[in-house]
Amino acid sequence: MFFVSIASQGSTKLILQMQKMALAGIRVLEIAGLAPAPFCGMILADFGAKVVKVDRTRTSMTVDVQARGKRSIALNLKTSEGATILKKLCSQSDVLIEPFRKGVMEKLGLGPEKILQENPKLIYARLTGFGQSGPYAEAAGHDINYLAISGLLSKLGRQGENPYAPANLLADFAGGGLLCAVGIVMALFERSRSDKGQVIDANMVEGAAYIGSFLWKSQNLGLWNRPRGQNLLDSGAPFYETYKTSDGKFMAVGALEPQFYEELIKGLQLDSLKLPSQMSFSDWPEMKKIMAETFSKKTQAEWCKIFEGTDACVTPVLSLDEVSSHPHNKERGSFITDCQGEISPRPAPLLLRTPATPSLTRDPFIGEHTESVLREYGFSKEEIAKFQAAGIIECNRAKANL
Ligand SMILES: C[C@H](CCC[C@H](C)C(=O)SCCNC(=O)CCNC(=O)[C@H](O)C(C)(C)COP(=O)(O)OP(=O)(O)OC[C@H]1O[C@@H](n2cnc3c(N)ncnc32)[C@H](O)[C@@H]1OP(=O)(O)O)[C@H]1CC[C@H]2[C@@H]3[C@H](O)C[C@@H]4C[C@H](O)CC[C@]4(C)[C@H]3C[C@H](O)[C@]12C
Repeated sequence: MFFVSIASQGSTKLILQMQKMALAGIRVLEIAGLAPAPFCGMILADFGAKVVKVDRTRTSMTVDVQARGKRSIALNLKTSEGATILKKLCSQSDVLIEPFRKGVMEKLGLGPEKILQENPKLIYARLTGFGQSGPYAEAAGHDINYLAISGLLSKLGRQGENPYAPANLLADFAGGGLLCAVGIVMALFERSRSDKGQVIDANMVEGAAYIGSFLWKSQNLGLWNRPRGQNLLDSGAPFYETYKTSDGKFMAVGALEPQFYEELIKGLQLDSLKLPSQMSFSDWPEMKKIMAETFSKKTQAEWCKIFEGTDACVTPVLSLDEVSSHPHNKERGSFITDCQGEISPRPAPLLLRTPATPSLTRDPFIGEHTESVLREYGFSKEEIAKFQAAGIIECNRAKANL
């Protein structure tokens, strides 16, 4: 983002300055992985870091949908030359993100001991499912498995139903990608004092558990001591629930505090004198039936009108197609549209002086920037041609021109 500042010292000077995003100047290498590591890299890129994604060679199609603002190089790490290239890139970078299970980087000769020896200032972020030690460290797994081992999954789901994983949001993205990015930023901050890098053992079991700290810490409050799906915040309570409307849409109700609950009852036009008290657990199933019946009588738009401007904590459940045009999100510009017309969430949080300025151009093709990145990191044209001829790298310039 550019802004103009005018300095007057006899004559008026027009100075064009590049506004610095929070992570401007930070060089990140992200080895291509499934979902959490790409998200981590995207956060860093959104906030201004220069992120280079290290893709595999001989992969024509990418399934990475989180490559926003990154450049891609295609590098065969299973060749000694490929590993040497990565080492050289690491020696000039601030951060390396690796997405494999324990031992894979060591097998490639790219473990942290070796890499940090050459660049002791590097932040070497390892984003795994189970961490770098323990009996599961080398096992394959996905979000649902990490969530299960974290303990959180046992708490998620409706009464009488099996535990339910909310897409792959909790372990992969919250406990994995996001916390890994937090770790990287903290390590960068610490490096500014110590001048030293470090290894980050980010993993989704512990990350998800940490995200769920409230569940552990609030057990003594009596919030979670009933079976799954019968508690205050896990779809047990009638006033913390979703309800279907007459047009097949849904409303979300979060009227926890008594004063807000009162407004909910008022909006639903129920007679509070004829209802059990809000916290009568045994009456919750019956209360849910009454509320479900009531909500089913009007459309979502009608309920929105009724609850608009109240503190009843009732909101429409919006679809992904609807969010960007909702008046609240629209006014704040909470969603962005890229050059291909795709809508996605604006990076959060909003740093008011140095906001993230996400790239709106298309994602890179695999290997689109191999040549330019290697040149930037000091490889000669001749070396690049040699690597390319030997299949150690791929430069996909043709696709870049499409
Ligand atoms: C969208 C789907 C993904 C959903 C996310 C899912 C729910 C998750 O939970 S993601 C989190 C997964 N876990 C982790 O990230 C934790 C840490 N990582 C791991 O534990 C493992 O990496 C692993 C278990 C995730 C994968 O194990 P794997 O054995 O495959 O890998 P590693 O042991 O880590 O080793 C990697 C090997 O590769 C070598 N390597 C790596 N880079 C290079 C390189 N540049 N050069 C050379 N070699 C390289 C490395 O050395 C290792 O080698 P060795 O093994 O010899 O040591 C998507 C999930 C599945 C997708 C679908 C699927 O792919 C089929 C279709 C494909 C098609 O193209 C598109 C449609 C698909 C249907 C596709 C669609 C979606 O993308 C998926 C459903």
